[in-house]
Amino acid sequence: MLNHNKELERLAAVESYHILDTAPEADFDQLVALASTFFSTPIASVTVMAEDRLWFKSAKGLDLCEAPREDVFCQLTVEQKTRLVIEDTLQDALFKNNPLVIQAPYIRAYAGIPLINDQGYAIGTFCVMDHVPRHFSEAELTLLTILANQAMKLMELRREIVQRTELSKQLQVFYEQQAKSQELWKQAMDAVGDGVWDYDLITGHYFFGPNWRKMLGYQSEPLLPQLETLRALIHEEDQERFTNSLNAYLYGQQPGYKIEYRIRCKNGDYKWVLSRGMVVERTAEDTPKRMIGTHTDISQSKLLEQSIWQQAHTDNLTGLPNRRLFLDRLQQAIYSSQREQKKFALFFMDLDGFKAVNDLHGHLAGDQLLIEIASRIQKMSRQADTFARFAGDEFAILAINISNSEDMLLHANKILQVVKEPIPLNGYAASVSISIGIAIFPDHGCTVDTLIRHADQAMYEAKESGKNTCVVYHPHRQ
Ligand SMILES: Nc1nc2c(ncn2[C@@H]2O[C@H](COP(=O)(O)OP(=O)(O)OP(=O)(O)O)[C@@H](O)[C@H]2O)c(=O)[nH]1
Repeated sequence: MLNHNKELERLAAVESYHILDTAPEADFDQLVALASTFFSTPIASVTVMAEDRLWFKSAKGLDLCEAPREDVFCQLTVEQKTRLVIEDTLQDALFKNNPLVIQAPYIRAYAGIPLINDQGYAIGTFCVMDHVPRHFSEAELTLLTILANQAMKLMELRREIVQRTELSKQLQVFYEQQAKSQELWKQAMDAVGDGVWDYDLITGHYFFGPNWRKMLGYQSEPLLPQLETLRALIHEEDQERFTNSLNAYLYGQQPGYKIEYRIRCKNGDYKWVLSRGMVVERTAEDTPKRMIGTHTDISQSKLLEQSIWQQAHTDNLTGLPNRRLFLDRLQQAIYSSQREQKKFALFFMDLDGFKAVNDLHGHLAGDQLLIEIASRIQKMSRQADTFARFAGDEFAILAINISNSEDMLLHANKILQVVKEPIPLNGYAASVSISIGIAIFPDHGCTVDTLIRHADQAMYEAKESGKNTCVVYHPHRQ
């Protein structure tokens, strides 16, 4: 009697081959035919022992496709897990009254080899049977064992193929579901107005969704679906940032992909977009294979942001950078000039006699004069420098990367000249001048406060020495 638990494990092993009740297969039939021919037996079979029956995967000389488990030779072969040889069943006490012996198919001789798998479970048998008694030589039984091993290998191979087919079916279903959910996701995103993109990193193919095209005006434009197409539309100043951010995400240096940049629309304007995305597929080597994401139009909020920034950092009257922005740039100049061991100059300037213009021509005329002076000095300033209105009639210049203070004096003298030029106001020609104090970094200070204080002191010295002049700060003189 088989141990119940062991039998359950054996049945699970049988089940894992997915072979019961399957159609005949030529590989098994050929093995059985070979055995029958070689041993000259009318009956040969590959038998699988299920829970309640013996099922023939291949059988020659039997009209049955299965038989009850009880009282069958193969059951004993499986149970004892060794070969079973009965040369004359009528002489065998155990089998002489067996139904298969005393009635059809009248078995008189039997030789069966158990089919034992790698885990040691006996799945079934490979056997030959005869209607007459016969002797099986050791050589014959060795050959029968070889054929049984081949039958077992066929079953293993078959199981592997079945498992692979099942796996590939599951994968197919998985990919179909994934494609479906991504399609739904794209449609949902499109519905809320975001421009959807889908990037295949292997082929470089880049999908632009209908809303993406609508957002940027490319509905009827035959855009090449490539990453390069997008890259070419990104604002020149944003391209490096875009590439760096994408690579940082793809190479795992950044947990998410989220970046703002400008994209050129069909009409030539640029739109600010917020680009967000994620890797949705990876290769077997775990490298990113596919990314999907959205572009959200953030132009309006960018405009608002810019206007808030503008208001906070520029002077309303002249449009110049204001004191706050100037001090910020001054601090940045200190950091970078320290790093690069370079000099810069701070000009502190205050108009002379401006109060009289206000008093004589009125505050509005005074405003006009401030605008005109600002414009004249602005025209003379280098692009890299910062010219700011500091307060009232005070202005400042941050001149970076300078070689010596003499050059600065030359520049200051030119400012004195342009400021002195008469300014037409309400039919009058107003005349003012300017006093300039200069402090050089790092010679006259290395902090914002010290530099401002020293430039201011130099400017007061210029005022005291008669105005309309420029003084470079000198520590011993102050
Ligand atoms: N029109 C106008 N005047 C301003 C503005 N801000 C400040 N002021 C005036 O600018 C003048 C600055 O004063 P001061 O620097 O003492 O006048 P100043 O005549 O140039 O004196 P000195 O520097 O000694 O030559 C004051 O009369 C302020 O009211 C402005 O935005 N518009």
